[in-house]
Amino acid sequence: MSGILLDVQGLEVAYGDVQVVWSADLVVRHGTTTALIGSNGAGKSTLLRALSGLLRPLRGSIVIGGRDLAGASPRDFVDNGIAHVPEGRRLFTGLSVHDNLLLGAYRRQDGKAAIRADLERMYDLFPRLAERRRQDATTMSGGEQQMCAIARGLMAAPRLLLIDELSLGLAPAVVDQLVETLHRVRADGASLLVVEQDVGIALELADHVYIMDQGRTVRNGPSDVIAADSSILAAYMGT
Ligand SMILES: Nc1ncnc2c1ncn2[C@@H]1O[C@H](COP(=O)(O)OP(=O)(O)OP(=O)(O)O)[C@@H](O)[C@H]1O
Repeated sequence: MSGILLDVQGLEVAYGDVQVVWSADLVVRHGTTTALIGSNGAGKSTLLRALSGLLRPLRGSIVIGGRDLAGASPRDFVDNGIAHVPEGRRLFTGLSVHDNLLLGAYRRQDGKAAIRADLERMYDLFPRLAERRRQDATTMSGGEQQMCAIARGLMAAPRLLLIDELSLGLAPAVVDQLVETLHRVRADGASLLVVEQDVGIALELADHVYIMDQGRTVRNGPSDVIAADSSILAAYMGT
């Protein structure tokens, strides 16, 4: 089994006085896709925000590549290889697809040639973005914007890409395409942690699945094991 890339233990996260994540324990292995599922309000997006430094945890550890980043700044998370594709895509208005992708690479130190090569790789992974590279990114369809947001995240050359609500609001055919592309991204060596509302999509996408319930990571297992145990999904997902 591949080594551990991200190791989260005993994480607790709050918005001011309101605690939302009470106990999150989670591991992501190199070169794998991990999905985080759970009912509305379970705390999945909040956990993801803590894993990219946007929220400072109350307690617990976030170890990536051997360093505990709990309490570090978002910039430290980027510099340690974490990129976050936020819910709602958050592309830069008034900027072309191309410029959005370039901004994803803003902290990289490995030179223009490497960045140019990765841009071409993104256009190869997402041909729709290549066709629209000069278009204002926020004028594209929801699916194209999600492609752009994922490609922008990958332009940071992250060790781990976090994706929040991959399929939200997207047509099934677009989601199928995204899932296929993310399988390619993983095959190229990336590691992914994806928050996904749709259990079927999560199971199709991921090697390993965590279930979150009321601020706690309550169950986890390989996707095929979780898929085969209808009692788990019935208990936590109502499916
Ligand atoms: N900025 C915020 N300030 C205060 N409370 C928040 C904020 N964002 C989320 N919450 C609360 O935190 C709880 C968990 O929300 P979160 O978005 O993390 O859940 P989730 O599992 O991602 O669910 P969903 O799929 O519905 O987004 C909810 O009760 C929500 O109201």
